[in-house]
Amino acid sequence: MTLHQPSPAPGAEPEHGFLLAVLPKGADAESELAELRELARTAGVVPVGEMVQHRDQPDRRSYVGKGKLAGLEDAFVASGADVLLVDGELEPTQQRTLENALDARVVDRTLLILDIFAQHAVSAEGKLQVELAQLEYQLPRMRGMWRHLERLGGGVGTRGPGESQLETDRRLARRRVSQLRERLRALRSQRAVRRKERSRSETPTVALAGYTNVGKSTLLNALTGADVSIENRLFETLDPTTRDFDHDGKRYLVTDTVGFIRRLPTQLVEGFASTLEETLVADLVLHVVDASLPEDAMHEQIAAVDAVLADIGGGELPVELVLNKADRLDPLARRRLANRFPQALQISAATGEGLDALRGRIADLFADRFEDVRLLVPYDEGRVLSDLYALGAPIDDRSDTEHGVLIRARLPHREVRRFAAYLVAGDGLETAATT
Ligand SMILES: Nc1nc2c(ncn2[C@@H]2O[C@H](COP(=O)(O)OP(=O)(O)OP(=O)(O)O)[C@@H](O)[C@H]2O)c(=O)[nH]1
Ligand SMILES: [Mg+2]
Repeated sequence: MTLHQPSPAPGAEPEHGFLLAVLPKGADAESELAELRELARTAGVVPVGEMVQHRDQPDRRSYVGKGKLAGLEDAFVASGADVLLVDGELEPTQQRTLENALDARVVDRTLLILDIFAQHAVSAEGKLQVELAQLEYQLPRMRGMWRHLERLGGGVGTRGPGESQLETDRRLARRRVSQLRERLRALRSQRAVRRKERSRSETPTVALAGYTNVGKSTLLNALTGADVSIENRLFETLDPTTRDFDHDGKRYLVTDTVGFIRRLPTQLVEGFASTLEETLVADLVLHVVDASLPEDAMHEQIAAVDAVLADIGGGELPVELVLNKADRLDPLARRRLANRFPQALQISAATGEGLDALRGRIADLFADRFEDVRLLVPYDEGRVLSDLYALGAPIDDRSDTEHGVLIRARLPHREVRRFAAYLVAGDGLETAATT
């Protein structure tokens, strides 16, 4: 398999990274490291060496066990790396211990992901979200940073200015944080308005959710003819994009969302929850899976996405699993997957295989979600009629009776309750006579 190497910034040599993971015994080191390698590559860092230590807990001061530190130093130097990438979130003390030991920069998983997000943020909102997440990561670390500088500067005299500088910096950072929150709130409500306009038109909305790099954007493009950027990199998409497609004369909206990942830094969960909100307001979530992965990795990703969905309050949404990249599967693998996930469609966003079936499936799912109802609306309640028309739901028949307008319509399930007071059974006439 040849992997696309992201080109480094013009003029810049790519950085060389040494990967370090401390994992509990029995953890799957290979899939952990594979993901860290991908994250590194996406950030433009070439992995040149790696080390795993199995240990219940990372050491509180040095992250790896103290005995392992010397070995890490040797391996790091031998690899020729410039930067140490750690597969976890470091405490400031751990970070400094490692930096001092290796005399090199140390970047933890959170910073690495923040860096990738920073490189990929396109919209104003995305950029603000990244800046906010970065500040929130730094704020609690500032005190340690200043202590660190003070120690280097050496004691008496530096303490005063250091402390007040620290206070100034923190005050500035906090002020910026509230500014950012304010602006994001404004942008979010603009997006809510746009979303409301969409929902008023009652066009069924499908959100593509899934682990990063499974092919969500490719699928959006293939379904709708959009041209959202696609790369074999993690977190290519940070901004939600909505496009539409027609099937049997009906219009459907499809929204591409940010890719999920295990252990998404908390700062980003908060920052990007609003992006993921697009997932939450969808009528249907297509959970896209990379079916070409080894089965264990695939199951882990599915579980991670389910967990994030539940986390952001999407546990109740109707979700359809879609197995993408089927073009990479041999017939045996296809059969195994079909047994394991009998309901899920196998598709290839790349070759177009299965896309018609997918459009049909989407249409069927929405068709099931409409109900044929009869409503009797008294003549003096015209508001109800206009509400009904505003839904844009198909009205099959309309006739005037003694007691009001009798309407046969197909309503989305979730709207039926709103009109419960006007529901009538049969042809409506007997009921109408008794009320
Ligand atoms: N073989 C094969 N490759 C695919 C298919 N769909 C997508 N890919 C490739 O998978 C990689 C990731 O595709 P994207 O569409 O960017 O994935 P994504 O889920 O949007 O990724 P993020 O935006 O990073 O979360 C690209 O290299 C695509 O060309 C498919 O059906 N078959
Ligand atoms: Mg994408």
